[in-house]
Amino acid sequence: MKIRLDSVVKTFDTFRAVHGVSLEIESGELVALLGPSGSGKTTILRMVAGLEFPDGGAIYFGDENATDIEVRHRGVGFVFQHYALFPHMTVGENIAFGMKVSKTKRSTVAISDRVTDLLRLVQLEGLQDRFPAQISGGQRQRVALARALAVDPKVLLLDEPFGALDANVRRDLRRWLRKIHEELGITTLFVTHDQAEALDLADRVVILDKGKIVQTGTPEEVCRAPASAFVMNFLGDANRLKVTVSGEKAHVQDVAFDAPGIADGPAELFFRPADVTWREDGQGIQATIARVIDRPDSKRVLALTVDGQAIEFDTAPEFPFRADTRGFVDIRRPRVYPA
Ligand SMILES: Nc1ncnc2c1ncn2[C@@H]1O[C@H](COP(=O)(O)OP(=O)(O)OP(=O)(O)O)[C@@H](O)[C@H]1O
Repeated sequence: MKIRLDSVVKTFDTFRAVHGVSLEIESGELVALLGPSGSGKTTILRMVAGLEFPDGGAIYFGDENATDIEVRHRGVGFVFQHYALFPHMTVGENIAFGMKVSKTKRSTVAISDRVTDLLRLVQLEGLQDRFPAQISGGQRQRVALARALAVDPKVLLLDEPFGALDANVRRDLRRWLRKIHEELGITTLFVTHDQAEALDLADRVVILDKGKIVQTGTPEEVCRAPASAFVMNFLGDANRLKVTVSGEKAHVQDVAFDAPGIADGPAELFFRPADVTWREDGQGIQATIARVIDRPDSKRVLALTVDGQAIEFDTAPEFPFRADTRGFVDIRRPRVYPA
């Protein structure tokens, strides 16, 4: 099922949480809505679900204008971070619940077969008679997904489903969710504020800031070509140096970087800590090492340019230099944005 948002606006009292968002999610696509807290991700998801209604614009499911259709008639499945399972029902009963109350009548045998299939799909065979309190948080979210899938939703909506789980479990679950998505191909909208989660999982990432889309693209597109300083910063660690642009070149000391399309005047040069090579001589920005921090698989080096701007970069654990060493910072893949 293809979903289309056309200039959707949502205002709470006088506060505009969503400012004219337009977005197409192709049938079978997994799209992540990514943005900082308060950027409007959950509000957009709730409007697609029919739990909240826009005060401007429209939402289409396929060719049908679904803007005012109620939640129970939209054919959507949800998993929320805190959408608790029914504690007094077993895992199997939780998964069966939607099928039992659905308009589509199913026989007891059909429901039981479907529960068995779904337990296999979410890799929880054998746990069907446990109660939610008797399984782990990660297992509970897998049951929640099975419950959402039980009624064959046309669209799956996931709001930080792994948000409450620890980092290793989250990583395993998102890889697992991606596999399930590939198997079932249900159009899926996934809300997260975790960049790694969005980049790992999604076919396309939609980045939001203050209720507006600031960039949409594949993980590769948003990583390799962030559209603004905000996206560059939000997607990961970034160094930021003040520069002056003239004739589409950004100048730092006597080093010039390409700055296509950037007007003359003050600007900012961004680059990732992984995109730096330290040189003892030769090309690069002159700097002095201020501190070296050990990490399990690398060293993080803090350096200062001659005009006192801070640069951080990552090196191999064998990096031999210490504080007060002078040298040159050679930068790959720099990006220049207006100041
Ligand atoms: N029912 C409501 N009444 C008033 N303001 C609301 C309501 N729901 C959301 N907001 C406001 O709208 C803005 C967007 O909220 P939303 O929950 O969509 O953001 P989010 O990007 O999902 O954030 P988070 O990652 O923290 O969940 C926030 O400033 C929030 O305070």
